[in-house]
Order: sequence, then C-alpha cells, then structure tokens
Amino acid sequence: MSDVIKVAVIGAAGRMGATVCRAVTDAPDLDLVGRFDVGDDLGDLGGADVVVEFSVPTASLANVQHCVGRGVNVVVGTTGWSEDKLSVLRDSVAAQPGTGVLIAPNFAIGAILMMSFAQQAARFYESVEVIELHHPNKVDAPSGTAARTADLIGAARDEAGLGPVPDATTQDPGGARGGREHGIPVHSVRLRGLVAHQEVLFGAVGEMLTIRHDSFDRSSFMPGVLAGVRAVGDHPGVTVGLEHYLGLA
Ligand SMILES: NC(=O)C1=CN([C@@H]2O[C@H](COP(=O)(O)OP(=O)(O)OC[C@H]3O[C@@H](n4cnc5c(N)ncnc54)[C@H](OP(=O)(O)O)[C@@H]3O)[C@@H](O)[C@H]2O)C=CC1
Ligand SMILES: O=C(O)C1=N[C@H](C(=O)O)C[C@H](O)C1
Repeated sequence: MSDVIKVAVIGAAGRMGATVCRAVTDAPDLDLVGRFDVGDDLGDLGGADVVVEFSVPTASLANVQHCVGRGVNVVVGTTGWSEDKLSVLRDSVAAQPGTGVLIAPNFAIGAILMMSFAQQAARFYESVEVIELHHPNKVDAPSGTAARTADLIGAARDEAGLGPVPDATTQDPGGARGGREHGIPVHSVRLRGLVAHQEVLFGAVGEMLTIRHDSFDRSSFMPGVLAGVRAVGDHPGVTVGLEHYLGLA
C-alpha cells in the first residue's frame, strides 16, 4: 500500500471534478481522500499527496497557493493562467522547494498533439486562424487551449520572421473576424451538443492544411490527468503543459 498516491479534488462537484473523482476511485494505485468545492474549508486537504484542481479561473490561483503553502503537489486543469498569475505562483512555489505544480490547458493526448503539430506547421504558412468549439456552459472565451495554441503559433511565426497574417478587413462593426491572441485570429463557438473541439486552419497560395481535434466525452481528459497525478511529484517547480511530462517538448 505504500506506493498508493493519496489524491484530493478541488472543484469536485463540477463536470471535470466529478469525472476525475470517478477516475481516481477506479485507479488501483490512487486513493481519493478528499472532495472539495466552492465554500469548503480546504484545511489540510484531507492529507493528500496530490491535489487535482478543476474550478473556475477566478478561484484557481488561491486554491493552488493553499496547496503549495502546505507543500502539496498540484495538477491544475482550470483555465485563465495569465503571465501575471503564473509569476505570482512561481514565487509561491519557489518558497516551497520540491513542490510540483502542473498546469495543463488540455489533458487530452490528441489536443496536445494538435498543439504540437500546429506549432510545427506555423512557420510554413502565411495565413492561420484558430476556431474553438465548446459546450454552451463554458464560462471563458477563448478556451485555454485556443489561447495556448495561438501563443505557440505566434511564437513560431515570430521566430521565423513572419509578419502579421494577411487581412484586408476594414469594416467589422459586429466583431465577425473574432478575437486575436498573439496576433492570431481566434473564433469561439458555443453550441449545445458539443464538448470540446478545435480546428487550426493554415493557408498558403493554392493550399490549405486543417488540424482538428475533438473531445466527444470528458473521459478523453482522464489518462492525461492521471499521468499528471503520477508524475507531478517528480517535477518540482511550475510546469505549463503536459507535453513536458510526455517527452513532446
Ligand atoms: N485542462 C483540461 O484538459 C480541461 C480544462 N477544463 C477547465 O476546467 C475548469 C472547470 O471546468 P468544468 O468542470 O467544465 O466547470 P464546472 O463549472 O462544471 O465545475 C467547476 C466547479 O468548481 C466549483 N467552484 C467554483 N468556485 C470554486 C472555488 N472557489 N473553490 C472550489 N471550487 C469552486 C464550481 O461550483 P459552482 O458551480 O457552484 O460555482 C463547480 O462545481 C474550466 O476552467 C475549464 O475550462 C475543462 C475541461 C478539460
Ligand atoms: O471548459 C471546457 O470544457 C474545456 N476547457 C479547456 C479549455 O478552455 O481549453 C480544455 C478543453 O477545451 C475543455
């Protein structure tokens, strides 16, 4: 029994939190020792070795800092991690050497590969747009995955010396051209029936490349979450992106 990892979940009553609780309960090497949601006293986190955090962007930093302050490793799926928030978190983690925090914009293996492929393709195409499509109960737009994808593409374009994407639009009173992340147009669709989907469209003269990923069910995120839980103790400090645990970055 000494190899069993004790896990607590914050945001346990939510769509992702409830799915994680089931996945942890079903895993023979993991023991679910705590379920916390809004209004609960996090206290000693039920004695957890690792906390999984899927709450809301406005609450995540404080929740993660509570864990880090107690030297407990954290696997974070909640979105909204701006550079400012990451910087605050890095300072907190530096004060607790040996503690690991993994922040993953998306735990689905196909989504991680999609971002990696898009990063690879970016330097070859003059045009690129990101379209993310999600269930209508999602509170944030664009998705964390879309923001991360656009950042990776934007950085690859900068490195390759590509200029802005070509776009002659001068009239767009309703915002039909979408938002911009790192200079990359990003469009957010919210539609009943969807879970989590994204297309990255690359265009060059006479050709187009489409990279698409679909999560049809939240079970698609669980292998990545559990891989994070098992590995976070071996990765002290703050890591952004599960790809760093999978040898993909
Ligand atoms: N990284 C990934 O692979 C994935 C990330 N996500 C992200 O995970 C987050 C959660 O998504 P989802 O499960 O769909 O959302 P839900 O709204 O279903 O779940 C969030 C839960 O957190 C609770 N909550 C609110 N405030 C707090 C707080 N201060 N402390 C603890 N719990 C709190 C909510 O309670 P209440 O409803 O009462 O406010 C709710 O039960 C989002 O940011 C989403 O984008 C989602 C899927 C995959
Ligand atoms: O809210 C969701 O559902 C999801 N959130 C994450 C995001 O914003 O990228 C990951 C996935 O897309 C599902």
